[in-house]
Amino acid sequence: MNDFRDDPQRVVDKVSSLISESPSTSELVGLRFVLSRAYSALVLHDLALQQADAALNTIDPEAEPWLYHHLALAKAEALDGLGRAQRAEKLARDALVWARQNQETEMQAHALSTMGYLKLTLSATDEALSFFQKGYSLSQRENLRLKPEDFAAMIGLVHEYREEYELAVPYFEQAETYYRQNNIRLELANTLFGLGQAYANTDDVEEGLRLLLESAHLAIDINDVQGAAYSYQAIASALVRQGERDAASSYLEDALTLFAQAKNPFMQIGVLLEQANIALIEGNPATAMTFIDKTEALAKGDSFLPHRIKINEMRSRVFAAKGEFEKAYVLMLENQKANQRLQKEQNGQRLLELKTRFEVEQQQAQNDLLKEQNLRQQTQLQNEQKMQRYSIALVFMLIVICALMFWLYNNGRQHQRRLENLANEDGLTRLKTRRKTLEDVEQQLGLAYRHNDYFSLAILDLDHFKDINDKYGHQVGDDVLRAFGELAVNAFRSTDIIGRIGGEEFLFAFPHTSGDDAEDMLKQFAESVKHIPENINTPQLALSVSIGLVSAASASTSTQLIANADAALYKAKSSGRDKLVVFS
Ligand SMILES: Nc1nc2c(ncn2[C@@H]2O[C@H](COP(=O)(O)OP(=O)(O)OP(=O)(O)O)[C@@H](O)[C@H]2O)c(=O)[nH]1
Repeated sequence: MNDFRDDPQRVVDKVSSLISESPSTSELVGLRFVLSRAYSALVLHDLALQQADAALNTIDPEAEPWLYHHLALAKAEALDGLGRAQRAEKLARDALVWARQNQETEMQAHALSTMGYLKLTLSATDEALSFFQKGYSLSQRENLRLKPEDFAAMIGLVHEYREEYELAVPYFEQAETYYRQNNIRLELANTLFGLGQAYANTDDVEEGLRLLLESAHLAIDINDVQGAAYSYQAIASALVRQGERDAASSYLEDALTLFAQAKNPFMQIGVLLEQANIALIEGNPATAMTFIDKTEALAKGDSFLPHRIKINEMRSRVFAAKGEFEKAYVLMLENQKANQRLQKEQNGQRLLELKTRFEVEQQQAQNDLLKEQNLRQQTQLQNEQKMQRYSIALVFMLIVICALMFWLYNNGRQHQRRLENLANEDGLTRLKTRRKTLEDVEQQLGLAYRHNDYFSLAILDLDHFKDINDKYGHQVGDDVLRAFGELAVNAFRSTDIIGRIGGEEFLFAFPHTSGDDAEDMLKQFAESVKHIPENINTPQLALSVSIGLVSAASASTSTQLIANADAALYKAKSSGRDKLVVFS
């Protein structure tokens, strides 16, 4: 890429041969871009423009903005060289805005340099300096193809344009060192030219001429015809100042030929004015006028306004030298007006530039704000989503924990109930166990005593149960006991206490029940017991029950009450069984 800044002619030859080998469309665009820039470096701007336009015609700016703006910059450079800087400015500014918005620093640096050169062509040196200085800072921050030394050379050029030669020297020297070290010959030749001119315009004319000659030789080496022409022109100016006008004239003639060859009207005008100046100094106003007349054909178009002012200035001087003072005066007045117009135009342009810059910066600020808002909203959304996810997870976890706790609780309760049942319920008859029966009796009896209420208690024992077992088998014995339990549960109230306290021995307790009522109920129950054998399909079996009944009033404790019931039972058994005896 740096080749065209070293030996652009070689690049032209190489790229031209590549183009002749019919490359693909996309390759061709790239080749044309390089070729355009190489032509620009050789100051062959019309050829540079042709290549840039040819490439631009084949691409879609919307689809390939990066490529489009690069090519637009190449075109802007070519237009600048052709004196159409104002047209070029829009292309370069668009590229700069796009590059900034898309953080394309390489293109940004290129656009800054192009904008600077355009401003310099338009004599807006403040703006030119500002663009180059921005480029300088950018290239210091980023590692780009255009180095700070390149921008130093550009800044030197602005100072030189303003005739601030001493300010220009350190910038050119910075660039010179870099170009020598890296052997970038075209740029070295250009920089030596600038440096030489700076010296030639200060006290050290000898050093200036030496540097300008080195620049010219270097330019010839790399076929940079115009570069050599610039050097010749500068050498001539220095020689004129030293009074060596003959030597100067021959350098100017060479320079003019080379600039004409390169179709560079600006420089042709400059050389012709220089030649006119020499003729004037030598007292040949007629010769001077012929040089000036030659410039008229060249200075056509808006971009030549500053040059036309210079031409008229010279023409006015020639009129004065010829003694035609009136003509000289009128021309001077016209020139002053033209100069004012130019100043006004430049001020207008500056205003426009400031306005555009303000708008671009405002847009940029707005974009940044929108970006920030977007980012904030996104973060907020993400946080909300995260919170939502956490909440869902938390609720889910709580549900799981609750379900687990409920299951554990339920399971525990069931387990407890099972244990309680095991402890409180007799497995065979489903009646209360001995422990539970005595416990309930104790409790209910307590209440009865406290409230002075009825409470009856009976102990029941199946008669000759051993015989049943022995005769019909243990299984039938079990069936009898089971049927007895079922019968008892169905016969009495749920508030009555019905328990099995021994193998075939039962305790029934009846709260709020008098002894007489209990006696009636039990007798009826004893009759029902006799039907159990039929219900368990063993009708031949004779089943009866002996009962000892007591009322709460017969004792003051449960133990005593049960003992009394037992005593009554004993009586029932011993008096022949199948009896109910009330303790008395
Ligand atoms: N099938 C069965 N027999 C039981 C169960 N519990 C106790 N027995 C039996 O019941 C019988 C009780 O006999 P005993 O105490 O002599 O009294 P009995 O034969 O009823 O005689 P009396 O009470 O004097 O009428 C014993 O043979 C025990 O083995 C049981 O759960 N199932």
